[in-house]
Amino acid sequence: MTDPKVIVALDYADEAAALAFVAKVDPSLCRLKVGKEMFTLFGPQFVRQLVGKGFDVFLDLKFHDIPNTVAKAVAASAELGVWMVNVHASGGLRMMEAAKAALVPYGARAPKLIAVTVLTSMEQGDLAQIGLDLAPQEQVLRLASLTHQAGLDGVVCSAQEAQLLKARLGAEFLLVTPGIRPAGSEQGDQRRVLTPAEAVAVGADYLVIGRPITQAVDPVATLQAINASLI
Ligand SMILES: O=C(O)c1cc(=O)[nH]c(=O)n1[C@@H]1O[C@H](COP(=O)(O)O)[C@@H](O)[C@H]1O
Repeated sequence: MTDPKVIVALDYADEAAALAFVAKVDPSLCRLKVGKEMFTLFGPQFVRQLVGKGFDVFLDLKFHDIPNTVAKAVAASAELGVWMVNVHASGGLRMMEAAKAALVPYGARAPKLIAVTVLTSMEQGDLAQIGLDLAPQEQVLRLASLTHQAGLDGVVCSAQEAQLLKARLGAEFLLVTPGIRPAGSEQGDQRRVLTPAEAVAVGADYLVIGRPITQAVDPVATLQAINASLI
């Protein structure tokens, strides 16, 4: 597999445990995601270490701030040599345009820039609580369309919205989908879920998978089984 679809979410509280997993896989098997937990604990040096091992790293810090601040944070991410970085689409069009402009100086070395639409842990009732009286997929389409307008590379969404977004925004617009649960695995806090094979079948470009792999008895065998289910 030269272009792995699975991005393993390295959500470990223990750096040694994360590196023990990383030592058993290689960049042809999966990409790696560093999120808020590990970045807060272990910082940019941890990210540089994974990049140095040859992995495509998705730095998932979901920036959401005023345009100037987000632009600077996205440029700082590019300095780390990551493959992908994200912002919250709800930060708005000007914020996303500023983030994109900040990557222009990096040319071909620039990370892919994507925007989070509606978190996969949210369902209609959660949206109602924050004043959004619509179905998750309507809000996802609205934010994904804004992201497309801003010229970003794609969005984070649930695989449940993949078919709709590919039809409306085109095949090239990347869909990165967390909320992936192999049959029989625990849903936990996720709400809008699909299995790995279902997600790919409906058009997801990359699957973000954390606990089903990292908390498995044999994480590497679980990753390999998921990869095999995608062929
Ligand atoms: O941006 C993300 O990666 C993300 C967006 C989203 O809507 N939902 C979501 O679960 N994520 C991340 O994807 C990972 C999912 O992990 P698991 O639920 O353990 O598979 C976590 O690291 C989340 O922070």
